[in-house]
Amino acid sequence: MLVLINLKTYPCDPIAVATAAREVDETTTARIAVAPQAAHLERVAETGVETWAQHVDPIEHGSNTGHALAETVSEAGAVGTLLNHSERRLRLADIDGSLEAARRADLETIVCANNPAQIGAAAALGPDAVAVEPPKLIGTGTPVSQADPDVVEDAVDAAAAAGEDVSVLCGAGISTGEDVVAARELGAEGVLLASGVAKADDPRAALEALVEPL
Ligand SMILES: O=C(CO)COP(=O)(O)O
Repeated sequence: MLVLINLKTYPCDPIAVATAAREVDETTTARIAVAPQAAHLERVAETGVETWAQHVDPIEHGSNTGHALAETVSEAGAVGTLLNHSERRLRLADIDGSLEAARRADLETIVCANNPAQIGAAAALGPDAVAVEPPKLIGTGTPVSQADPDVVEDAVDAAAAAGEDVSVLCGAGISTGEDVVAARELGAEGVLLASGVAKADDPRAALEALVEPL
């Protein structure tokens, strides 16, 4: 299972979370990765943890003030990028363009979507993975795997129907090992989570508990 911790812009210490994630990663069969803010990518990658960007733009080198260039994200140490997170939504053409930029820079890609119908559309664009995250459950602590298990199973079916080899993650409200196991049982190959670790009093303990039953 991929366990990807999205730090959003939470006021946590990204280096402390990254260091804990790298150390916990060594104790588990799960693959733990961290997605910090762009300005923290390099320092997070230097901890040795698998590092992801939260976003890249559909651009090339050139006159693109304020944008995130895939090549620069890669040079900073990221190995992958989220795209179209519910808090960073893109138009369809921009998702496609950002995927192209990420591929050009050899970044792995996860396209987020709100529901199974969007998952089908996202999967058809050929990312490495898609992540279904119902916005109403994000940050609530109520896990999607429990509150809306159908959404995860339907997302797995929608991705398979798109005919591409795309793995499916789920996210929103995931904070315990039980939630991660439930996600796996629904067909997800990973989880995307944020507040359960980034806002925890002890992020290392939260991470250990997340992967303990795997
Ligand atoms: O948006 C999310 C991860 O990208 C989910 O956030 P929470 O884990 O805080 O619900």
